[in-house]
Amino acid sequence: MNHIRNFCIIAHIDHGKSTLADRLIQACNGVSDREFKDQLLDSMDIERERGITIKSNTVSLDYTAKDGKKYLLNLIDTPGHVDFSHEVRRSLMACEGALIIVDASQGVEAQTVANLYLALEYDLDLLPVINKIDLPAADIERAQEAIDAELGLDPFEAIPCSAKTGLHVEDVLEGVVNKLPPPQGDPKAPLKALVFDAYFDKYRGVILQIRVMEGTLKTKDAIHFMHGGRDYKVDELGINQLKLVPKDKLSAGEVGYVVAGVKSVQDIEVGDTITLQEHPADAPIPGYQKARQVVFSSIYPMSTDQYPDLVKALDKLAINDAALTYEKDSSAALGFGFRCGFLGLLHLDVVQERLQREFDLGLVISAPSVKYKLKLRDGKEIEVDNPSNWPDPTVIDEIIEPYIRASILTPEEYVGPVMELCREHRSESQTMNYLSAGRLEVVSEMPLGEVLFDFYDKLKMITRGYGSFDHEPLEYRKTDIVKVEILVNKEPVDTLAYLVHREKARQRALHYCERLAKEIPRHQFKIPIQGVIGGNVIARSTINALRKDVTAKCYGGDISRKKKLLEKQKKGKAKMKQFGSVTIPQAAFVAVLKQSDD
Ligand SMILES: Nc1nc2c(ncn2[C@@H]2O[C@H](COP(=O)(O)OP(=O)(O)OP(=O)(O)O)[C@@H](O)[C@H]2O)c(=O)[nH]1
Repeated sequence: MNHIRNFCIIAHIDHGKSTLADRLIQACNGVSDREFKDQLLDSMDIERERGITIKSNTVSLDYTAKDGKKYLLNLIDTPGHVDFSHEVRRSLMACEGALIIVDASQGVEAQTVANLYLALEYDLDLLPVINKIDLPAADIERAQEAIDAELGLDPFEAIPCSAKTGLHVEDVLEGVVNKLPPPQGDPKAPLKALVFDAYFDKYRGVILQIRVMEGTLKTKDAIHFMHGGRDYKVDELGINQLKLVPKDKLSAGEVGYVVAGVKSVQDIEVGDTITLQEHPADAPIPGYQKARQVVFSSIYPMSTDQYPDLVKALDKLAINDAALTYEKDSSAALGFGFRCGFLGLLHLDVVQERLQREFDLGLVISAPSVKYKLKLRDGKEIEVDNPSNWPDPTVIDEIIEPYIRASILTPEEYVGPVMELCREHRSESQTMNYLSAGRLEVVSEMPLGEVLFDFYDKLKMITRGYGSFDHEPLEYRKTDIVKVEILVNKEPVDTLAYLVHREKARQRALHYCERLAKEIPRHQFKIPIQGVIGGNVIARSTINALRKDVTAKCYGGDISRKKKLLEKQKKGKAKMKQFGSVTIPQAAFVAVLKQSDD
């Protein structure tokens, strides 16, 4: 086992994790130039285009070190974004060590720190790497200072390199071999293998990525999932060297894949422990956590006849995305759709984009919401994430909502506006920590619901792109949430209803009313648009009645032009929704809902 190193790379987004992984793979000849695609580990198109890593992938590399010995390096890729922190945890549990990247021109950022804490939680040995030293703005000394002051790691151990040019990448591999520890474990003990990732393959079904902690797993073994309770038989196992290379067995300390007739990733749970049906382990590997959906939103097809396509698309996506939940939902305005649960806003974004791009679906997405917990006057407790399930305010005794601890790193000069931004988003407490080189960390406890809209965009704007943001969940706290309904010509439009803190209800209602007034065409009568809380109007706007026929402005002259105009009107109607006596264009929903809070 001394020749094995299981490690991952952790970094703030964009600091070069994927590029370094590619370079390590190339340096170990894991792949020929012809096979090599940029950012090989990011297998999905969206990841590649947006430059974010979502799904983990693992690769085993053969490396002959300067000491002449041969090593097997298992590089376990981890997603960088906070939405996927449960996946990061899984990956960290499979490793003994981690490379922690610091961008030589940007220094330490919020996610660098957050990931460092996670890695420390799992007792990983850490080796800092200063990347992008080829950039003119690179400042290795400053990066070393930050590694010392902000990460508490030895700056003299840090390896400067350029993942882009390949400079000193060899030193990084030597560091992995010499500074990170080999795995431990007893190959003869009862089997405990951690499932740290799973993906769906069209031809072979679900492929599990596992790390054997104790014992040995062989082909044909009958296995048991200790949390999920399901049983399977191992059809094939092996290691991932960019392609799957079958083996007879995987023993304690080793990382590899397993194919065992699992049909969908929803059937198993990443983080579960596999053991053998015969001579099972007494207890699963500790630290198991379920993926939690924290953001909820309804998805409707733009035109109702696309509903069957949406069903098919979601079923297909879910085969590969165990964190996505969806159940049937319906709206008077938009017909059938799904109420979906996501890990966070980025996850919602990715799912939405995949539905639109891979399945060519036009979608209307309702305003995202968190899950509120309500105590009712009759003593019952319920959870609500969908405005349509919100009870009458008179039966509610108490409401609590999820809070987060947000950590924002910013250059000193923007700290005033950053604190102001937090206060505007109902931050309850704010503390400041001085870091190195004129940078500060603002730690703020605030409702998760407050960062769902435009918090991140605003932060980037007020810090001119220098601010970075990360968060971890806290407990639920008492709150005062109301349901706001939007009435068009006195009829509630269900899709536009939303849950919001009482203080912010009016601001958003005004925004919706004004926006709708712009988007809904004039009718023969006057249309009031109102924002209402339990019968009380808190915002309003009005669409005045149409005075003349549209064709009137043709002065009765050109008949073909008149015809064309009427034709156009008819076509436009196809994309309209009849709502009471008012027709609302689909585009109005999209326009209103895609707008952020204010
Ligand atoms: N100049 C320079 N650019 C680099 C270097 N390493 C990475 N980059 C660039 O930095 C950008 C981000 O690199 P990625 O490897 O995608 O970053 P990442 O950390 O994997 O990002 P996520 O996957 O989103 O977490 C890309 O445009 C890279 O080309 C380097 O050593 N020098």
